[in-house]
Amino acid sequence: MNKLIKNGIVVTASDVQRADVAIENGVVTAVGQNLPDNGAEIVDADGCYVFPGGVDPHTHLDMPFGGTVTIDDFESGTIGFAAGGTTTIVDFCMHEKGKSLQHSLDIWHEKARGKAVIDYGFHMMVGDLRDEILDEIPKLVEEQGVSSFKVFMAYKNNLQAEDKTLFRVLQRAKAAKALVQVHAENGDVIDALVEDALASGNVEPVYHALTRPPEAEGEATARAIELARLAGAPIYIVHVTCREAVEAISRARRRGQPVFGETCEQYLVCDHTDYERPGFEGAKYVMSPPIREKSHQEALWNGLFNGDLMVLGSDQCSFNFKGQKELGKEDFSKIPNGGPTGEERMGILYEYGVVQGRIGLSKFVDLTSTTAAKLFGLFPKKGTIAVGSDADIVIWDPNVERTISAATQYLKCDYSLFEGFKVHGKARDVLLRGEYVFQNNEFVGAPGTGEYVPQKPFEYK
Ligand SMILES: NC(=O)NCCC(=O)O
Ligand SMILES: [Zn+2]
Ligand SMILES: [Zn+2]
Repeated sequence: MNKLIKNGIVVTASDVQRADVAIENGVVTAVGQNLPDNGAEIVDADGCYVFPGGVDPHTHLDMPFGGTVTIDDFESGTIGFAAGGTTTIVDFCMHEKGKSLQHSLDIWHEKARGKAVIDYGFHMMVGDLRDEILDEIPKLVEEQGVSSFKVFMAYKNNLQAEDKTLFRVLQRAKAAKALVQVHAENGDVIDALVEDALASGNVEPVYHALTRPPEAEGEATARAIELARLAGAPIYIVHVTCREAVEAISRARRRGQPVFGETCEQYLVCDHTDYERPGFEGAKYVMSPPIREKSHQEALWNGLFNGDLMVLGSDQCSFNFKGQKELGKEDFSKIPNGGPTGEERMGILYEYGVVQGRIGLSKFVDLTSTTAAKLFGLFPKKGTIAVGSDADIVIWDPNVERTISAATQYLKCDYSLFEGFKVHGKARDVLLRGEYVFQNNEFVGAPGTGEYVPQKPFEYK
């Protein structure tokens, strides 16, 4: 049914204004003052912000990793994302080495179809260098709506690619109008440090962080940027966690190189002491790169503020504490990497960014929605509230005070990284193409209503 959102404050990456939003057939048809209702259902947003639905460009749902599979799939995961205000994700399709990219893409479509409650696109991870694989890159851009390709510089003997692979992917992606994303950590150095730790009998979760130092991230970030410069290609650095990596990105951007940085909310608010929690609790925070010493947070906030970091992704990649994280009870290197972060991506940035005065409302929207939509070929269908855009809209109640807890989250994962955090603000209503997914804080969506959104070729203006 057509809707008219009234009395709210509409926030986009460029404006904050008191306005009504008219929705017909799933798209925004007008934004302005005192719009006529024309028989539409009135949605009262009095006292609330009206944000474009969040776009999370870094998610891993139903992903095999570390000898197990993420506990959240496209159903529970996307319900969790929607609860937090995200209406579009771009999930990483993991290339199975030895098979075609198309083969893996077909599997990822199968995982999502009939399950997702919000819209989704796919990035493609490239795992090997065969000519047939590289030849698929332009085909995926032109025919399959995949215009972002991920290369891992870490996870030795598993996902890690050689520099040559990264360089070739950069060359081919550039020609095909695609964007290359890198997980930038020096996997060889980390492998040596892990060997040393285990040989000394250091098996506790904290050694995950101690064997993946910030220098290993800074070095790989700078190397990836140089390889992109050599290839004349743009590059996107996923999940930046430390001062060294921000500085490498900043240097490149100052000399005019198209380098785009992403961080994730957990790196802004969690710190190294989380690994020192009693017993095996530190395993909950095992992800790569690891959570850093608190002193790195300032560099991340500065990067978000000044534009060196342009996107907030979640890197949602959840494994239960019981039974899954416990796989590494005797050896930290066997703890599956990742955490349940997708549901609170916007909530954490709203509290620690907007409420605590580090960023303004338009910047919040830019970081959680607009720039990701632009970089990954979804804008202006996604990422804004404008005439012709999909009516993916969040009515955000800033007056709510709440305590984050696994007991109340929608994700299936059995813990929250942010347990006990007290925050302001909550997505009250979440609309996907004009239909409620959440209404008055209740899930009212249905699995399968989320649709695949093909990316346009990469272009950044
Ligand atoms: N981040 C993490 O630990 N797990 C997900 C895979 C990745 O993004 O590296
Ligand atoms: Zn990664
Ligand atoms: Zn990731």
